[in-house]
Amino acid sequence: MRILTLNPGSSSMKVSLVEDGESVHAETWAAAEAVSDERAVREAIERWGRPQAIAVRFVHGGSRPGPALVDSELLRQLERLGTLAPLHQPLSVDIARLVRAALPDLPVVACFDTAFHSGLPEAASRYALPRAWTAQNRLRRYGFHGLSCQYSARRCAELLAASDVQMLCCHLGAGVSVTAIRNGRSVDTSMGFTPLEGAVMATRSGSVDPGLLLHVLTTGEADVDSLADTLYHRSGLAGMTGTSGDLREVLAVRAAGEDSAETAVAVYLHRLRREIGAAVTSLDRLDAVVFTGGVSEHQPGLVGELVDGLGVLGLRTDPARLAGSGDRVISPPEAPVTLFAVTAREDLELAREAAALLGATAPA
Ligand SMILES: Nc1ncnc2c1ncn2[C@@H]1O[C@H](COP(=O)(O)OP(=O)(O)O)[C@@H](O)[C@H]1O
Ligand SMILES: CC(=O)OP(=O)(O)O
Ligand SMILES: [Mg+2]
Repeated sequence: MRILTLNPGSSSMKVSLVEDGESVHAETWAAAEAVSDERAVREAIERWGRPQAIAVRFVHGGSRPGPALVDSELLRQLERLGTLAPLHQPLSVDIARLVRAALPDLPVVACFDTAFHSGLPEAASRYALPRAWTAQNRLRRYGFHGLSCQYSARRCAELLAASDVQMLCCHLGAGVSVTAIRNGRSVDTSMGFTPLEGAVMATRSGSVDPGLLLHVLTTGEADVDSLADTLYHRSGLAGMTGTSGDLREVLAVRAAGEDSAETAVAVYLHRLRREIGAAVTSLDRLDAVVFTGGVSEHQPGLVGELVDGLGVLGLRTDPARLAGSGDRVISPPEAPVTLFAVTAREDLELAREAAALLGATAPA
């Protein structure tokens, strides 16, 4: 089946044409407006040929455990989740609407990051809030980067030639998350009710003491709207350095001797190590750690720095392997935990989910 996959991330739009499980054409565009993306999607279809279906990544699917065929009602429901993922969800809704209007005879499938985490154990998904707030099970940890984690878990089992793998998936892109996975199932993850929780990200703060947020609201330093804007767009690496938050830029500024970048990278790595340490406690043993996402792919030196501070967990990198390319082991042969660098292939998961759904729903 030929499936065009659309993956709006917070810093990029990734487009791939997947044919029978393999990507035959792929492009990454810098984050743009949905309208220009729609024009680019049309052009991609003209160049690459017509697909049989389109799969769109939505970071937030609420409680949905798997993909769904897009119709107007579903898009209305997903639009209502927009404030829970403002860097992603509105763009996914817009692009799905635009491609449906432009290509009305093609089925469009929505695939959700949250679905992979829909079976989280209650101890991991529940916030310690009053029962009246949590009784409907809506105000809880949903978790994100699920399509990436699902692919990493599959790839890791394949590379280890093992089933029942207990592993961590560290997705280091513009968004950053750490997920503990047992035999392909998510058992804890650092992102929560929204993709704002957890590690430091390109422009997002990650976790901040809720008391600090209450304080700035109480003193009037911020109101709700400006706080949301600050936490999503003007914090993280960008906020600490005054750069765009893209690690290429942050590391260049650090190399030039800028103190703010030195501190920002130290905070980024420290907080990421804390998330890794916390996630390990949801496993009985640690077989493997997968590093994936744009930063893992393009900044192996930074992955080396990260792992240098994780010796206490038995994690070590091998500099020669780290300097390699493609999906590979990056730990030395004698290390107790196998570390992998894996290219994020959300496109293959999007296509796989769409094909499974359409195969299952096609008329006999
Ligand atoms: N050479 C590179 N090309 C692309 N991204 C890079 C490169 N080096 C580092 N990066 C980092 O990867 C991040 C993008 O990761 P990616 O997973 O593609 O993002 P998104 O969150 O948009 O899906 C950038 O913000 C940047 O920090
Ligand atoms: C959930 C999330 O932050 O995704 P991305 O890293 O693609 O922006
Ligand atoms: Mg991404």
